[in-house]
Amino acid sequence: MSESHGASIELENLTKRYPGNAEPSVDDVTMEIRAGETVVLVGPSGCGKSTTLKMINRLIEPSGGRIRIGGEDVTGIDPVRLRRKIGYAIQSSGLFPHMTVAQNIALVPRMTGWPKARIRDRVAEMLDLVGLDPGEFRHRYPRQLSGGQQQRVGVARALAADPPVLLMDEPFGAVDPVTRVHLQDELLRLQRELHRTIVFVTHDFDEAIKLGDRIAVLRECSRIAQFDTPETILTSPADDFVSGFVGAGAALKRLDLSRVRDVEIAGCPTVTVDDPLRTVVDRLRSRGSRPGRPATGGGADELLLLDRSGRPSRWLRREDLTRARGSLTRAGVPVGGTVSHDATLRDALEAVLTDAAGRAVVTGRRGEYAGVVDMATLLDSVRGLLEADRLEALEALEPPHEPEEARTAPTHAEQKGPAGQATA
Ligand SMILES: Nc1ncnc2c1ncn2[C@@H]1O[C@H](COP(=O)(O)OP(=O)(O)OP(=O)(O)O)[C@@H](O)[C@H]1O
Repeated sequence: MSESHGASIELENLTKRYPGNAEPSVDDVTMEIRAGETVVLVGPSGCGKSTTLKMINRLIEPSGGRIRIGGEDVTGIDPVRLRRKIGYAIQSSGLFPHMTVAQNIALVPRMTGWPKARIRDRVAEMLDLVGLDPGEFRHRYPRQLSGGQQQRVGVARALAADPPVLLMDEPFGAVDPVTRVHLQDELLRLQRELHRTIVFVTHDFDEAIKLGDRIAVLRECSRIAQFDTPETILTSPADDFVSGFVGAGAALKRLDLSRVRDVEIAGCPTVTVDDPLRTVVDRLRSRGSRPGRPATGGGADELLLLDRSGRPSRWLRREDLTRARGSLTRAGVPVGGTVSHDATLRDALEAVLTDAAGRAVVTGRRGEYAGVVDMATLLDSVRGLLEADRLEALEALEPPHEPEEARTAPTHAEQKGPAGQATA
């Protein structure tokens, strides 16, 4: 794993009382977020998630307690200076409508006094990072973008000044479910490259499972009901409140914790649109037709046609070619759902279930063909995961037997002498 570029965040007895409210909205929250991890705050509406988040960059001033970022107490520093070190992305994307995409992204770098050429390069780099072509998008205005594209620009803007900390408040709340899955996958990919410290607010537990290294389940007044890894929260919820939040179908939710890149991906025979028809026919013939074999992992008599960029385009069978009259681009059936390496097994299962032949093409970062997953692979992986969880739970119940000598032998600390000091 590459090194973290994030900073730790410590909240100490953090409290917020809004004037006029009888109860505090955030009551005495203490929490430590490690550098480079993604922590998701999840909890019912009104429990104080956003208030907690906005106190970290002091968009809301705490009524009590402290905040330390990278060890530095930031509770009293100039909030404007603080916000330059903290990226912030919100549900409505928060883009300024009268500024172009490039101007929006350049906002903080410009305020920080970066030279023009560096800003220009940075804008292009950020757009590329979030999967938007700089040539096409930099001069557009927010109204000329789809909701999902606006969200991407919002994330690009939050990351532009290279902040160690990124706060995200329901950033994907306002987009359709398909785009949402896509943006979540993008965020996971980005985080694998960037290793920032991310605090992410959502009320969607499934989103929390998918994105969080750790999840803080919050109840009223932001009180922490459980703060742990998704695996532990799913398999050992701390109390009824947390179980209620986890909801039904914990075994299915387990699918959200594993990704396509963790399972075995089969290859399948491919051809490209530029291959002569003759070659394609020969390849299909040499595959032969072996009836009874499933058409998965590149079935017996199937080829995957790739476009000029190596992206999956159509599935071809022998009989399709006779009907195609020389044009590969119209032969066979279009590839249905594809999934990226970062997609969860649940997304993959969905794609496999909705594909007529029960397989889904896996694609790389630029949408290029990377392999195929099918039902058998997914079932094997999920069974393996559930089995591993069960074993882990059993081990936690029954501590392994230690030999008698091991229990009576002095501990390492005892050997070192008082207060753990080395005696040597
Ligand atoms: N400016 C304000 N003035 C007074 N009360 C406020 C203010 N902002 C929030 N609150 C109250 O503080 C509590 C926590 O609000 P907050 O927005 O932090 O919750 P949340 O968990 O993010 O909710 P949601 O998921 O619905 O966005 C709520 O009871 C809310 O009514």
